[in-house]
Amino acid sequence: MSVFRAGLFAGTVVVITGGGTGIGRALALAFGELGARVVIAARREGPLREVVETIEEGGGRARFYTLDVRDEARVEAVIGQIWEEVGPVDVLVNNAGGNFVSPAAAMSVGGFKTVLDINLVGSFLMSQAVGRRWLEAGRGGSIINMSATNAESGSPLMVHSGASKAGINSLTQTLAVEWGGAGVRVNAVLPGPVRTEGSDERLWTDEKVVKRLEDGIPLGRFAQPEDVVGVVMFLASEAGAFLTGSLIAVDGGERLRRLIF
Ligand SMILES: CCCCCCCCCCC/C=C/C(=O)SCCNC(=O)CCNC(=O)[C@H](O)C(C)(C)COP(=O)(O)OP(=O)(O)OC[C@H]1O[C@@H](n2cnc3c(N)ncnc32)[C@H](O)[C@@H]1OP(=O)(O)O
Ligand SMILES: NC(=O)C1=CN([C@@H]2O[C@H](COP(=O)(O)OP(=O)(O)OC[C@H]3O[C@@H](n4cnc5c(N)ncnc54)[C@H](OP(=O)(O)O)[C@@H]3O)[C@@H](O)[C@H]2O)C=CC1
Repeated sequence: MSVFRAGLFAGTVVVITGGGTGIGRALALAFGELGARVVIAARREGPLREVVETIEEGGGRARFYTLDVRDEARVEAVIGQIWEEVGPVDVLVNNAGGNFVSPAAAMSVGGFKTVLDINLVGSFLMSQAVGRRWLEAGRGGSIINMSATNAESGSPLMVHSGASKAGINSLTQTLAVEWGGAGVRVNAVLPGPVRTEGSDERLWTDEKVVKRLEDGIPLGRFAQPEDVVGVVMFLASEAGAFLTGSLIAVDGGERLRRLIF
């Protein structure tokens, strides 16, 4: 992240859900390195603690809260605690997400709703808890939602994920319009396939599928979590001051695969 100046986010409180692993972990480390007070939140304490310790060892400031983004009361309580214990939030990254591979015809309603609840309802609850405080205080802020390219191009074997990410795109654009006048910017980043702890365990388990997917990516490789960091930094910074309601794909061109013959 040496393209961003040192101390870029000094004095800024950045909340990242799902910050203990994968893309969220990479974001937490990068924001920490650039001076932000990083707050990460997810269900498991172990990965969160490791990230906080890593940031602190590097001279940064971070803390964690355990929460399930589906739990409305806990979300409200944790956001209230962050405001009191860390300070007013400046940037919220709704990164926590869930997914698994299943043919639509075989998926239980419980499985479908679980992914909708984590991805879409969770992003709504977090945005509402933070956004209400911004509106009440008359201060602006930036929300960055982690969507995915499967929101737009069909989502075979992941019908729940694609529907949730399409919902996140709509949430992003609606909140951008409703809250723009109050100085709140809301944008979404749409990664294509990324190698992470969570996705390697649940999605990219078959090396033949991985190879096929990789062959269809114009830039010739899967993304690593770090590939997603730069655009989030850009959106959170002053350089993104006039972007709101934007949906930005970060996929090495993978979403265009059907155009290649
Ligand atoms: C192949 C084409 C590729 C094209 C490329 C497109 C571009 C890429 C797009 C990728 C988009 C998004 C990717 C990601 O999100 S990767 C992130 C992965 N990380 C995680 O999922 C981490 C968190 N996940 C979890 O915690 C769990 O996996 C889960 C989401 C299931 C939630 O856990 P929870 O404990 O709350 O849920 P339960 O275990 O109680 O299960 C709830 C119901 O879901 C059913 N279920 C769970 N797993 C499966 C499975 N593997 N298969 C089928 N059904 C499953 C479970 O049975 C429960 O159902 P019921 O309520 O009916 O009992
Ligand atoms: N990997 C990929 O190919 C792609 C990923 N994405 C998106 O990027 C984001 C990050 O995914 P990725 O890093 O790959 O996956 P990971 O599984 O590594 O990270 C997901 C994180 O979300 C947290 N989380 C999951 N459910 C909940 C919940 N109910 N409440 C709070 N936290 C939760 C997990 O922590 P814990 O289990 O401790 O709660 C975990 O740290 C997700 O939104 C995903 O949909 C988008 C496109 C492609």
